[in-house]
Amino acid sequence: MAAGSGQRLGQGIPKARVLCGGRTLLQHSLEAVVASGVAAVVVAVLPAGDTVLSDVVARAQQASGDFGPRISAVTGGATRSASVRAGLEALPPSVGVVLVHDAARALTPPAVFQRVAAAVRAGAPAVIPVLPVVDTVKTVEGDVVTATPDRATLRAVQTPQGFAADRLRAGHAGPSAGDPGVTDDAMLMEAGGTTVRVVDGDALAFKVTTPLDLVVAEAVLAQHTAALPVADPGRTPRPAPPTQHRSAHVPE
Ligand SMILES: Nc1ccn([C@@H]2O[C@H](COP(=O)(O)OP(=O)(O)OP(=O)(O)O)[C@@H](O)[C@H]2O)c(=O)n1
Ligand SMILES: C[C@](O)(CO)[C@H](O)COP(=O)(O)O
Repeated sequence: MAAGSGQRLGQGIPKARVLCGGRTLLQHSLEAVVASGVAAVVVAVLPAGDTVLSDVVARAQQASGDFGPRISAVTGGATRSASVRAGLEALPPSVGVVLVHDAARALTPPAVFQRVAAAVRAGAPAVIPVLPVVDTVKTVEGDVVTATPDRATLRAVQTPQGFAADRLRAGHAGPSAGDPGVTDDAMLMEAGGTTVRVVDGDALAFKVTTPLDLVVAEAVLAQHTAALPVADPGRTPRPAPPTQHRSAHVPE
């Protein structure tokens, strides 16, 4: 999902086009999904008429070649949910497992895709990656606290979220699909009575939402780059990098 406008990031361009470590957030996300090896088909859902991002997708498809996943682009909608539906419509009917991922979670490690895909392939109809909540969370009305939910029962939810394709299609055709209170695809499953299972998320799968998140993402990438050994031109090939960010290179 890369069709958002990135209002909270406030850069004046669609968020997926924002550079981090010199590459667009969309490039980072495509690299991660390709590196994970779980996808046969990747549909990037883009803002209408965004030629910069459609070029990114075209180059990713070129780099993927005959042996990698088939990567294409479609235009998204006004809401994330509408964008997911546009992506679903672009998938071949034969696809049995669908992972829905935010391009904004640009540094998601490939292992998270693998955990989610493995759990769905093992039979769970809906799987989401989660992290424990580290803050105490309150419910409030106005400026008054009304309750403190037991933190042990709370999880922060990430993407990719994985689904049996028929369940996801049914959820998006159902009555809750257009509800603005539905902020992720798993909620559609919950509304329809489908059991949603959790697997471990990863701190690196944080969503780049605010300017501070972008600072953090830049710092993470800079640290990984600094950790790479200095190349010995012409003699020693550079060893494999420690993360996915350089392992499935989408050419500029
Ligand atoms: N109409 C939309 C809205 C969001 N998204 C995607 O859904 C993911 C999560 O959304 P969010 O982080 O909220 O992105 P934006 O909607 O771009 O952010 P903002 O709400 O700050 O404008 C992002 O990868 C975003 O591109 C999308 O494909 N289509
Ligand atoms: C899908 C999601 O990333 C799970 O945490 C999140 O709900 C998206 O919310 P946003 O309001 O579109 O950022």
